[in-house]
Amino acid sequence: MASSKSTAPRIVELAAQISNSVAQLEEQLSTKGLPSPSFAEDDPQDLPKDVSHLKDTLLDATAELHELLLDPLSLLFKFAAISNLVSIDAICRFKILDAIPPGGTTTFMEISDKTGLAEHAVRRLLHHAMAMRILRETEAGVVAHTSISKFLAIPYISSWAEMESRDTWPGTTRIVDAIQQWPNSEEMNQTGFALANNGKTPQGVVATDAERAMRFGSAMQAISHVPGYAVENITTVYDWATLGSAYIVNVGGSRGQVAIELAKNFGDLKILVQDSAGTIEGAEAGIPIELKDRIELMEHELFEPQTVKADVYFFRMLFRNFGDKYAVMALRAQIPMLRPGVKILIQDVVMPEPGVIPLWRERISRAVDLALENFSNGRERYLDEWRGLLASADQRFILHQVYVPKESLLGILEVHWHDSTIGEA
Ligand SMILES: C[S@@+](CC[C@H](N)C(=O)[O-])C[C@H]1O[C@@H](n2cnc3c(N)ncnc32)[C@H](O)[C@@H]1O
Repeated sequence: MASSKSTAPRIVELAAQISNSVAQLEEQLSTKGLPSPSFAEDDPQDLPKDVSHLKDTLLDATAELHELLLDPLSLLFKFAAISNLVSIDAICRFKILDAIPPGGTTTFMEISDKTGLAEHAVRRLLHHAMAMRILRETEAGVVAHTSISKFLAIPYISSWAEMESRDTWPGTTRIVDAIQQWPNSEEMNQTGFALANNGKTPQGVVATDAERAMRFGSAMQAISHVPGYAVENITTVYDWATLGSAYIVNVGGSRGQVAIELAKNFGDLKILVQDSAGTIEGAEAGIPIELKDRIELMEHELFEPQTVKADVYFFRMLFRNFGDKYAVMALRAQIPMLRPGVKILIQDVVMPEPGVIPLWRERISRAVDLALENFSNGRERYLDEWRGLLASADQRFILHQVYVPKESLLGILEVHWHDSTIGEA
């Protein structure tokens, strides 16, 4: 019997896949009355969720085709393009986007006047950015927005981009130095970031530098654009209703943003938000009046023994900031209050093996993983590493179930406390 396996060269196979998927995408967009993607200033930035399978196929196939056609040096240059942040940083730092009216244009000369940069310097920086689809030149020397520069102009997205250039990048260049200097360290002050910041951790920087603290704080809002990371998603990633009138301690719950979302949607839940003194200070004022009887805030140091008895201990995006040594300490700190039947819910990334999710998403996840290393020797964990972490904290932490949503890696690990020496409460 003849083999049905395709013998077409890979680039032909990819081209066919691209052509097919583009046709399907166009059909779906036109059925919904949506425009075809473009870089036009007012183009909607996100494709609808129900075409994400086509987007995944297209992004991976086009990237593979593109990278197959590059010679090795060009491919390495593409990934090692250390200059990309230069023009992004300059655009944000010199507030160049503010000089371009929405829907209008400005000129290199006007930007030069406003920023004090020579016109040739403006041209050089903006041409570099334009090659990344940030801004466009409508005619020689005349600049207008693209959808990407318009997005970058959102104040908290500019803050994020500036944080990437000025706070993240210097430490990133020192990650390997840190690995060499402190092999396998899990200490939060033995990182690339610390090497680039006179030994300070991000918390140390935030505590002593108001401008950088503002930038960090504002940049954090960008996280809601990452699929699955918006606070509103919390209601859909776990069957909270089954907890009934549970009392939840949200450990490291920041200023209660997630607790508010949960309490708004699940009328029987009562939630205590614990965080460090500096974070929790003044947060009471942000709790809506109608939720005040179900949300409390408490100053609590993560590594100190837990003092509050609850039905559920909920840790959201916390353990990824720590190496195992500190994650184990935080888990063990809960033990004094645990009893059979108690649940520990961990919402954090469950890292996929290579090739399991679309490569374009995998690349982002692996980059974020290295950013965690940069900032605090934190890490994303594979499922077997989560199991190992729980077991090394205490054999009585039993992983009961894991749920990872399709569009995001931010999963929920439901852990039960099993202590056979104590009867059920
Ligand atoms: C990445 S944030 C996650 C916040 C929140 N859980 C969420 O999902 O938005 C980590 C939180 O852990 C808190 N945290 C970190 N180290 C802590 C410590 N040693 N004691 C108390 N809280 C701590 C931080 O203040 C911060 O609010």
